[in-house]
Amino acid sequence: QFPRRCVTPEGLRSGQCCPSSPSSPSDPCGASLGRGQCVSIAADRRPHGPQYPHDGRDDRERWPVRFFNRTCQCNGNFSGADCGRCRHGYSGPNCDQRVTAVRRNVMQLSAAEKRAFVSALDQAKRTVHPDLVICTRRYQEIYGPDGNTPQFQNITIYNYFVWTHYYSVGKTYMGAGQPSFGGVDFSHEGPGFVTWHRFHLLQLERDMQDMLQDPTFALPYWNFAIGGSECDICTDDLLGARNNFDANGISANSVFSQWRVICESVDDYDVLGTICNSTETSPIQRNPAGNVARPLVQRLPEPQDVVDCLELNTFDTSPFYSTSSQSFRNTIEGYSTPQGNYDPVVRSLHNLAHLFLNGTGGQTHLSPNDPIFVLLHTFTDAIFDEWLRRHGPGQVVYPEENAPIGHNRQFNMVPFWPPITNAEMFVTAPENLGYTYAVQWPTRPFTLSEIITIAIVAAVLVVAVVGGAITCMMRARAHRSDEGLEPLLGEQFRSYSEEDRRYEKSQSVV
Ligand SMILES: O=C1C=c2cc(C(=O)O)[nH]c2=CC1=O
Repeated sequence: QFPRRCVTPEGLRSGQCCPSSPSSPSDPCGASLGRGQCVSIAADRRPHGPQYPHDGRDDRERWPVRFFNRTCQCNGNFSGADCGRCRHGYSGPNCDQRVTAVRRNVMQLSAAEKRAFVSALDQAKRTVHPDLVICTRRYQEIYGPDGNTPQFQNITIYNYFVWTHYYSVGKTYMGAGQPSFGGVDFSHEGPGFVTWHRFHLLQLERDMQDMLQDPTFALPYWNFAIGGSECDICTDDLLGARNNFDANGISANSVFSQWRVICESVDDYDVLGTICNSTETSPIQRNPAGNVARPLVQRLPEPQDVVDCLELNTFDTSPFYSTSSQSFRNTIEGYSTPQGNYDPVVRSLHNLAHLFLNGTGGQTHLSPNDPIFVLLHTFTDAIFDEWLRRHGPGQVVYPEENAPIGHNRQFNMVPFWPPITNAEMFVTAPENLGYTYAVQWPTRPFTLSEIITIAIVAAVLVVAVVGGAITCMMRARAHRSDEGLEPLLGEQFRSYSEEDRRYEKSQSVV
């Protein structure tokens, strides 16, 4: 959420978070090197939708101005809290070398690549984030009991990924003894669903690239649209098989059976007005296809569902919410049928894949604790990128106002730092964000009327070609008969007669 260097009592009181990079001390934002400058934060003031009627009560409104109102604005390809890093897709000391991370199907990685990926995730679960810390209290209590002890904590790279999701979906605290308000979600049920999760993954990928010192490290994806009731990536060489002794647990042969979740006590946070911290508690729970109370979520999405949702032409439709119909965003998110019809009982695509997991990965405040989340969301993001590529929509199709709070085009996504808007993620990935997907997209089978049309066109073409060939042959034959010669026989006839003449001549000399 915020750089460790900024959350001192003085830093918080100044409202300014413009640190210097370790390679250029006493040089906020690397200004003397031309990398960036400290500027005021422009936070979206356009109206949000009616779902949130409690303006003024939540630290996440007009993010991040409750905490900081000045940040580094980086030039060119420089980026990061102190402009000491490169924009996604660039590397090198001057950030002028292009790099592209290729996100591949996790099932198609070699055995060594699978081991490397699992081990990288496990390292991220245990490595303290080098730059960022999380708040453990609302802003009202951020200076601590003595007024001088900022309430922030270190957190590991992977747990930071979990925490940011939790913080974005939490309820609004309405005061002691009041029920918290749940009609708010800064990363789901709105157009920002695709842009928020895109940045969420990019941040993890970048943190892991830095941790591994490998700028080409890429998160793989799980093609969850395979139908059926088998979790194909739930094996011990990947995300962990089912535990033979506990249907809700992960096999002891998988390192993920050792992982412990954070942010489990959501009721306590809501009642006490506290915020999840970095304390790890229970093991991951997972029981794929095991939700007997909801048979509709015992199956994975079908390949055809992806084909159908990619054909929806409109990015999002009013009210830009989980009730939107004929909206690509609400369809990929999974609140409508794959053809785009909103139906409150339907769960499809992304939502269906979450609910199929039936455990930690199916509960929004906890789901990234199960690392399947990463692979489920890279595939969701691949579909979003394919939709952007096919429909080439431009930013104008992303709603500028009246989307649910947090989801307007120019809103800074909660709780990322430095501030980044939804609009900045509404671009094609290979050209703008330095990563690409290696995916073979399923194709739509032909409809009956298309088959009939193709057959008619093919028949017409055959008739035309064969008819044309016959006509040409007949014309050629007629032309040659006009000259009185049968061409092949004529050639032979001329050559034999000349030879015969030469032979006869030689015989007469003798
Ligand atoms: O983690 C998530 C869990 C979800 C469950 C649903 C649902 O449709 O009930 N949706 C979810 C989104 C998540 O991100």
